[in-house]
Amino acid sequence: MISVEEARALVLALAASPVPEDIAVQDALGRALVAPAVARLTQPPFDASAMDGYALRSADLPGPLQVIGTAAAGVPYQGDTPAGSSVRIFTGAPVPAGYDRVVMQEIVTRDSDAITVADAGANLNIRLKGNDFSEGTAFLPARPLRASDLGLIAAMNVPRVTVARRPRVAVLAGGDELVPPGDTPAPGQIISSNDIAIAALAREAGAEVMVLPLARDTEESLRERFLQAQGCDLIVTIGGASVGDHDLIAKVSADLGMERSFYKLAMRPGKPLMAGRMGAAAMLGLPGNPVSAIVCAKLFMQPLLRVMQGLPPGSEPMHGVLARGLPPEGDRQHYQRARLTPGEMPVVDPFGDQDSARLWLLAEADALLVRPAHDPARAAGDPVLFLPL
Ligand SMILES: Nc1nc2c(c(=O)[nH]1)N[C@H]1C(S)=C(S)[C@@H](COP(=O)(O)OP(=O)(O)OC[C@H]3O[C@@H](n4cnc5c(N)ncnc54)[C@H](O)[C@@H]3O)O[C@H]1N2
Ligand code: MOO
Repeated sequence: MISVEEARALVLALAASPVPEDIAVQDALGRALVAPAVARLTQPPFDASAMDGYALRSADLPGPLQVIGTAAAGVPYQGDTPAGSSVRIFTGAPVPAGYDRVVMQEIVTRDSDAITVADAGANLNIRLKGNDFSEGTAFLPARPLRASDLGLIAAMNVPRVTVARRPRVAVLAGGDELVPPGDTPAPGQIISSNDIAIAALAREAGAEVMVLPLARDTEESLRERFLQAQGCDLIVTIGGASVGDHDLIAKVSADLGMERSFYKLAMRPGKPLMAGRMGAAAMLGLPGNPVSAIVCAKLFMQPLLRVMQGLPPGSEPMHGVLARGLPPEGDRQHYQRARLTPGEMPVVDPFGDQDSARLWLLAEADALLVRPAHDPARAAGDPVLFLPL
């Protein structure tokens, strides 16, 4: 069995280069830029007032100063600015040439057309031209675009951006025991939940997802589903990965020409994970136990989808300390559902029960404690790694 690190490298190697796509900036939330957005203007384009008040010369203080005009956002003051003068100004308006300060109106005493300022304070209240960004500045964050990034790109006067096309993912779950949520399960049947969770994890990582109808436990049904997945960038199967008589994914995918990168790794949960290439698409075969499927999707599927969009893989572990002592680990790297007490050094407290079929425990967990294979017994307070959930 290969290690988690080896498996991760093999999975990431399945990513094809991102496919560029030109879209409107307002549609780019969560998307990955593949070419920089380049500012088409300087911001602010002029020295701008940061306050409602009066623009004036510091050397003329404390006044009295004559108010000789008004400058508003969008309506600059165009006249002269002789010594001893001031201009009524509003936030965002260009500061008239010759003045070096804006005084907030709250600290100004006005008498008819004259103002005096007893104590103007230290702040000049002027946003200098270009203090945010300059024309020609390039913006290319190594993460999905946030709402504030869209505002920045729009302010740069860039109406369209080049992003990675969303990877197209087909989610293929199956098993004779499964019915969709809302159906009434017959004796021996359960509700199919993995396809819903895995599709959501794929969307969270930027993918466009097609969830195929549940497959039956026959080679024919699986073959049909694989054919429906044609044209996708990534096929994610769930279940049927193990060694039982009904675990047909390995056989059917191999029959259809799957070039396997690996099958099985030293990981708990998630041992029967499989990965490879089917034609132009990457393929991940997730184990069927719900927690195993979700943990594998977080560790392998989401990083692969990010790399397909030209982003760093992410899902890097963080540092914490153990809440209590733990026995030695076996021969697989163990991802344990845990509660997290935040702090400068977060405290990680793994649950006693780590059953890989218990979704409820995953819902109660804040983190996955990462314990390397063959980790010796640990004491409370020992440093550990964890993945936040
Ligand atoms: N003899 C062995 N048996 C098993 C081994 C082993 O090494 N030798 N490995 C175990 C491990 S570890 C795991 S994980 C599971 C993985 O099995 P499969 O990937 O073949 O998954 P299934 O058998 O199809 O299902 C396992 C379990 O999960 C439920 N399931 C499947 N799909 C869904 C879904 N879409 N929604 C909700 N639940 C689903 C399924 O009903 C089973 O209960 O194998 C162990 N066995
Ligand atoms: O290792 Mo399997 O993936 O329990 O649960």
